[in-house]
Amino acid sequence: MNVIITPHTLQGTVEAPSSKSIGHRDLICAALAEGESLVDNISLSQDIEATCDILRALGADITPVMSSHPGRAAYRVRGGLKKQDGPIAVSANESGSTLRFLIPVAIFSGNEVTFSGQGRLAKRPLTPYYELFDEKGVAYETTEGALPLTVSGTLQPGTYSLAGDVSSQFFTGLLMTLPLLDGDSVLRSTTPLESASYVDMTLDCLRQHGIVIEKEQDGFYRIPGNQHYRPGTYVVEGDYSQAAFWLSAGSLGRAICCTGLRSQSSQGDEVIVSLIRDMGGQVEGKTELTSSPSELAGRVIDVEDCPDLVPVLTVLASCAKGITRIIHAGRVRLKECDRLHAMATELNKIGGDIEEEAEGLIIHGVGGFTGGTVSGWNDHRIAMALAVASQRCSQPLRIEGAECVRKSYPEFWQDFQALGGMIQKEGEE
Ligand SMILES: O=C(O)C1=C[C@@H](OP(=O)(O)O)[C@@H](O)[C@H](O)C1
Ligand SMILES: C=C(OP(=O)(O)O)C(=O)O
Repeated sequence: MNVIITPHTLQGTVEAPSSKSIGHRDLICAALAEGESLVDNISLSQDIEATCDILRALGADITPVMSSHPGRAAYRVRGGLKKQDGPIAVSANESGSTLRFLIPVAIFSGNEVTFSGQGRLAKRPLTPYYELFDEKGVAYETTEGALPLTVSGTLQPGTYSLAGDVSSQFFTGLLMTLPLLDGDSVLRSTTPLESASYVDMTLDCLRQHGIVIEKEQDGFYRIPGNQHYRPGTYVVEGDYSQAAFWLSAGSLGRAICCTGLRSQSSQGDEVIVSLIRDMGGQVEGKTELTSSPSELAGRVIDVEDCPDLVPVLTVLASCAKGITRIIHAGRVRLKECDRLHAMATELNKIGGDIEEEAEGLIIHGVGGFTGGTVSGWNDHRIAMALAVASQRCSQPLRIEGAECVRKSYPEFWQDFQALGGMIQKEGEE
């Protein structure tokens, strides 16, 4: 499906979907607990469904129940993974988190599990796991390091050392599984850990589910073994990575209030609030954040800890005065697409002035864009960032492959229209 957007400033109030990152974590922790949990206020998306499907295949009972939050999902989770009768085949679809979080969980379950994936996931790196499995003698099979991947064998307690500059998701997967082993473990990064805020989010979720891990410093964790996940009731908070699109839209057009967020969240992407303010934008409030139009100015932005903000920051920077440098963004090339290349290519097509560097972008402020046809690169965050850019286009903007928002935010186009966005759909599925 393509959307053709007639440029128009957005305005109004929108509720942020609930956090995809916390949703994955709460569901996995609940599935690892012996007993019944409730995970409420889930915003369904392809990624979250992939996590539920794999946890079910590993033996957890995950049943939809009535949510206390209208329009959202809630699941009753009866945890406890089971050894199934034969080998299991599962798909992580396009979700890097699902795949990397659940590979160690699958090994722990004692099953032989074959993971497949769609889109770019089949080629996104898994090398840190392969190196560990080679070192520890954990059996796995893959063709040229790509999916499908079959894992079997067992995990033993011990010292796990892996690179911290590929994805923090490997650390999260191991931190969720190692506490269940029958001895203590140490997990350490052999390089400075990037996306460290996501590992802190993991530690926070684990604590809420009864698991204790000692963090000596970013990238060094002591993990007591023989622990048990505690069942309970968990309500997922709003998603700052998604709110970032609306808060950015507010500073480029007319005031937008984004609700449902928790202030002082464990989500590193809460930093969008201070990043917009540092560029000269106005964002007021705590759990209901209102972003108002302002003149923005370019600056240096280090995204080591907030990689998912890059697409929308590129739009903000293009509309700001002066030059913005986005630095420490090398890993952003390893997401659903090469996001540095995609944003430079698409915005330059419509009048942007962006130079790519190996690990970042140099963005010259151009104030606005012409309009024309751009591609969403089958990447939800590229499509959503381009939709925000449409507000500053002088002609209609046609976004190809706009359905890719379903990976994390299936209601994105509805919310865009509810805020006054004017879209026409082509070739709706
Ligand atoms: O742990 C998580 O929930 C995530 C970690 C980040 O990945 P990297 O650690 O690969 O940067 C982020 O980009 C991804 O969208 C979600
Ligand atoms: C990169 C993302 O997710 P994942 O790594 O889980 O596919 C994302 O949501 O932007």
